[in-house]
Amino acid sequence: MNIAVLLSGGVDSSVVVHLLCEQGYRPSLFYIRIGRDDTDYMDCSAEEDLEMASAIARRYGLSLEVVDLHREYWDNVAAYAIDKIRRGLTPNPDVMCNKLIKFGCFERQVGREFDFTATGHYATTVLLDGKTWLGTAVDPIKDQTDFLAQIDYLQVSRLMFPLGGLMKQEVRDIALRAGLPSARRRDSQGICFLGKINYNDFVRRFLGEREGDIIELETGKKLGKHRGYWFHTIGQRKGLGLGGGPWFVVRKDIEGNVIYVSRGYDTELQFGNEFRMRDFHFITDNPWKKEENGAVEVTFKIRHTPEFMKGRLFREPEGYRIVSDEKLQGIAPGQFGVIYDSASRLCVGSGEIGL
Ligand SMILES: Nc1ncnc2c1ncn2[C@@H]1O[C@H](COP(=O)(O)OP(=O)(O)OP(=O)(O)O)[C@@H](O)[C@H]1O
Repeated sequence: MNIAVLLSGGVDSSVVVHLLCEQGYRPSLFYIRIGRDDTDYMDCSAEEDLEMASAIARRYGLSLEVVDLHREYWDNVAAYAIDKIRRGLTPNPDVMCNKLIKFGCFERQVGREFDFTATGHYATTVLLDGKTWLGTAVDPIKDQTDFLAQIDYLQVSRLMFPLGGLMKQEVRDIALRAGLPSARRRDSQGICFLGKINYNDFVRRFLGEREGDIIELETGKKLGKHRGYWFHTIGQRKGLGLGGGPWFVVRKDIEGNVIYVSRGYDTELQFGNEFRMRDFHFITDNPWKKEENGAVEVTFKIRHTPEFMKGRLFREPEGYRIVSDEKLQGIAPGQFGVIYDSASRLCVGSGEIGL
């Protein structure tokens, strides 16, 4: 079996290489290069990553190729993120990076020549009724299925996630026991490249700054100034620079460049119990075709947290709607609503949360 491994130089994908070699495979290793768009050369952390990846390749006597997806990344993922932010939405570049870059461009340029592509994502694949489904990881803290919820069937059916059945600590222990050079490296900050650079700097470069008011929603009182609605997201608590909080961003007026905030942890205003999703995407198939007109009991996430929330999924003419008995904090349009089966075992798909 021909396997390509996406090797980042971090501990997770290094352990993937180790485990596959232990099972007798000789995978081909690929490092994806994405740099800052304002420099032609790589930044230091990327150089260190590549050195680490090379050390792993040498140690196992495997080939390592650098795949340059720099342009593709900036043309697709970064452009998507800026477009959403400009429209006052909260993008999820990690989701798009997986869909378009790691399993999109890479698959078309390289992955398709292999039987499988293996990564260090914490997720599983589950074979059910002859089809491959995306399954959740054993480690709930590390589960990354929410970041994978826009991939398609062709992608999921050719992916391998060798770490999905392990806890992060076990992965570190394997790396230490095997004496891997990356064993003690800290976890990367974000899944995709944008997570590794300063988000505000990135946004400022594209959209600049424009001062606007911060207003208390209940009273209409002006509390302070912000530097552009694009630096703020619904549900945000930190970085507002207001005393006497906690304050939460509960609404944005894009036209007027106004941020509305509300005080207190349990202000009703920052909670909702339903949301709509547009362009809902089923990864493998719609498992609920028979229940098309009724409600389906599901679990879901609207942000990257270990907990799954319970709710009912309704089909509507324009898409899907989730109604939950739980209080949902900071429902941010532009983010993905990620839907799982009621047992939180399968990640069924996702849709962009609408306004
Ligand atoms: N630059 C890259 N080149 C090749 N593969 C990558 C790269 N960045 C990430 N990956 C792949 O995507 C997986 C998930 O990436 P993520 O950024 O979440 O890293 P992680 O969970 O810290 O994993 P790792 O410890 O392997 O970096 C990695 O395990 C690896 O397989």
